[in-house]
Amino acid sequence: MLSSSVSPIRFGRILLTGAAGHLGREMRPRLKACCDRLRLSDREPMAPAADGEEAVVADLADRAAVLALLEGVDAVVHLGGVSTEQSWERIAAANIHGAVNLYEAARRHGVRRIVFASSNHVTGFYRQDQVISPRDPARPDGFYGLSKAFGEDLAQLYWDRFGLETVSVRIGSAFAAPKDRRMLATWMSFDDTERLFMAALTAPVVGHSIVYGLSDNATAWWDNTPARHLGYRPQDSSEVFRAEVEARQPVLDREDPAVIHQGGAFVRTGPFFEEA
Ligand SMILES: NC(=O)c1ccc[n+]([C@@H]2O[C@H](COP(=O)([O-])OP(=O)(O)OC[C@H]3O[C@@H](n4cnc5c(N)ncnc54)[C@H](O)[C@@H]3O)[C@@H](O)[C@H]2O)c1
Ligand SMILES: O=C(O)[C@H]1O[C@@H](O)[C@H](O)[C@@H](O)[C@@H]1O
Repeated sequence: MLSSSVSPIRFGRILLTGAAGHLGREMRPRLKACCDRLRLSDREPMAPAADGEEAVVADLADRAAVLALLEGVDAVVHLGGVSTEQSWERIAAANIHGAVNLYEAARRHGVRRIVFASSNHVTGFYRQDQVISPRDPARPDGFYGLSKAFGEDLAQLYWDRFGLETVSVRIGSAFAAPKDRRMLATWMSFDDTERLFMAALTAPVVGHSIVYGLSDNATAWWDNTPARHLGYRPQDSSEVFRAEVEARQPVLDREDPAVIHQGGAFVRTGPFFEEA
């Protein structure tokens, strides 16, 4: 964990959604270090609240519950939602209706800023031989990526119309280590994830900014120049894992759409619908 000296700015109350999830559990102690009170929320049970924490079980699709959840909150780190290609119904409930509920509640309670966990799957249909920036048009690789593109457009609407700021972080692959050759390009360490979230929370002026979430990897498809104003400087690199990852996966099928496109296997997963 990084020291709290990363950011000189402390918050009153931060809301962390998706707190029971993989990234939520990693970010929980790191965010606690920069606020007086950390409100944690998920629809699944979370580890019990410690001193300075409040845990609220809530479904993002429940408008009244989300309205109550945002009361007294200064800033939100919004990680909650469906995080893979699943049925349209589940994605719509959490990532479309849930996102609208969260933004509307944030507006009504005067929240200043949201850090939105968007995804590289907003642009998953670009090829791996293209270097793109947050200014390039969306090319979602499934319903999941499409729902994150909606979240970004929602953030733009709430900035343009209501002055609610958002940093949409198109996270690559935030795991302890890259799991395959693709993730050598998309990987973001947990320490760099913390650095990026802190930059997103504390940069003085962000409006609605979009940034890709990746470490300082040797191979990369994303140029974050349009987001330089955030001041994010990744310190880690996937290169230390390269030999081991390449040894595990020495051959790639270059006819495979998952090898050709940035979204990897997401480009050939789904679409899924609930049984009628
Ligand atoms: N980990 C990554 O590499 C990565 C990459 C790109 C984007 N993201 C995004 O970052 C966020 C966190 O990712 P993660 O890897 O921790 O995912 P995760 O699936 O482990 O965590 C998501 C959490 O959201 C909760 N959730 C789902 N639907 C909900 C609902 N309707 N109401 C309330 N809570 C609900 C889940 O219970 C879960 O705890 C997600 O929004 C994901 O789309 C993650
Ligand atoms: O592209 C990736 O590697 C990651 O993209 C994120 O959006 C997903 O939540 C995660 O499950 C994937 O592993």
